Amino acid sequence: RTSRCCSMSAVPGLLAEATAQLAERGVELRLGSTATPGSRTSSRIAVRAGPDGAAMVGMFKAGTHEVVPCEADERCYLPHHPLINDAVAAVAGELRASAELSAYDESSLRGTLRYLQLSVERSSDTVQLTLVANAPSLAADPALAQFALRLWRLRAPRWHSIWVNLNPTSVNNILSYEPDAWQLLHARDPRGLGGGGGDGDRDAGRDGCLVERFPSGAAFVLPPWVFRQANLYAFDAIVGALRRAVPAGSRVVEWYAGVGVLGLSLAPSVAWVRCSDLNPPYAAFEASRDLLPKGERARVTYAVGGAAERLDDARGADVAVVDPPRKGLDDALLAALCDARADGPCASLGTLAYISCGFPALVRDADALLASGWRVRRQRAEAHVLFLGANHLETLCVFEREAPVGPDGAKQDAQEPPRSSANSIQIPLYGRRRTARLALGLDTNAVCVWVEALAAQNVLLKQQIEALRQMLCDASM
Ligand SMILES: C[S@@+](CC[C@H](N)C(=O)[O-])C[C@H]1O[C@@H](n2cnc3c(N)ncnc32)[C@H](O)[C@@H]1O
Repeated sequence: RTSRCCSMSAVPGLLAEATAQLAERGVELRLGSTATPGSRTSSRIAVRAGPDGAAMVGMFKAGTHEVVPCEADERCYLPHHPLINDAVAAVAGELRASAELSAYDESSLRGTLRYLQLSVERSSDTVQLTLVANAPSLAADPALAQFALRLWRLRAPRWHSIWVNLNPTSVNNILSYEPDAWQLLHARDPRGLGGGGGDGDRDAGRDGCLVERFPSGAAFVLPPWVFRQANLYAFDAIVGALRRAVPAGSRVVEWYAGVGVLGLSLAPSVAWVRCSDLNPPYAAFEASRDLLPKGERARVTYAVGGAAERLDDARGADVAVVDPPRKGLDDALLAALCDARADGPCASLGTLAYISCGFPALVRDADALLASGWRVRRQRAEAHVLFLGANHLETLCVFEREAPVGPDGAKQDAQEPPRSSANSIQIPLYGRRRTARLALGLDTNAVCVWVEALAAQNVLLKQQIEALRQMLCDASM
């Protein structure tokens, strides 16, 4: 396609601003990954009736509900995986070829097809399509099922499945989550989907669900109604960084877990993970957990509930993982994380891995955490650009502190930073469990914390300390 618009910047303007804001807090922001053309694996595209009633398939012009057809603006097609572009072109072509299925008209609230939701299953090179319809039932507009069948019979693109989401409301929500809103019309045989493997029983209920496999080896069953990361290639890099940041053998609590992508990715190396999320994609989580090797399944548990209600999940954990919505952490969770009293639910936490999709909220939460004694590991955070052309960053920031209570519940004595001279380093050890772990050559959070405290104080020791810290911290990743 030739561009009639503009070239899209791979680095959002927000990056410079974010770098400056973190630098003010002594934290260096490094660019971890950038979005490339074709890397967006999930998208929602509008369908609206044009002035002549013909369907327009594309993105809304900024600040309006006027649809710009995808082929006319590179901001629509350039970020998307080629399979999404093929699917959009196929739908637009079929709508033009037969005028049976009407497009939604916002002023009259008439017309059936209002949005497309498209997601790529990378392992099978297929597309899961949801036709969002202004209809209370399939029977209300028979043209919908006929249109879906015509699409399904096309040779290209290769469909994974075709769903309908019945959303007959006049509100702006793209999707309806009412019971029976989601109807599966067509799906490939689920067995062997996405290389997910599994026996007949395990495949039950997976019809029409994508199976995404991450480099961690964990696979995720994604029906069209669950949250999924829109750029799975970039998210792979974030999951990899998170896995390196969480020491082997950790006890992990994860709030805002969605379908459990992060917690399940940690399962191979940690002792346990307690996941929770306000919205209950519980069946998808269970199906995903079933794809883990047998010995790892029991390590990951899932509860439905808001972060503020699930604070006690942190008791006995040493690592917390959060990937909250743009508005950042719930007030009650932030307060609990900042509360260092030994009987607080978060008292045993020594590491907090914070994945943020809302930079202003991250800064607000970081200020509260830093003021309460948390520090940013290695004074570094990682920015990932998930959306080509959008002023958006995903940021991974790992906070550390000396937890007032060990994960075994034992209180830790208050410690002074270790004394050091130009050629020697003393590292305090806290309690028998940590001593034993260090003796085995594994990392402890406390060691990393104190080593960073030293590094900040004594420039001469910096190189030796850096080497020691790398050895101690990286040995456990
Ligand atoms: C950015 S998504 C992260 C999902 C997950 N990390 C993933 O990759 O699939 C944010 C999640 O927070 C959940 N959420 C929103 N508000 C919440 C709250 N107050 N308490 C707990 N979870 C919440 C949403 O349901 C959503 O799944």
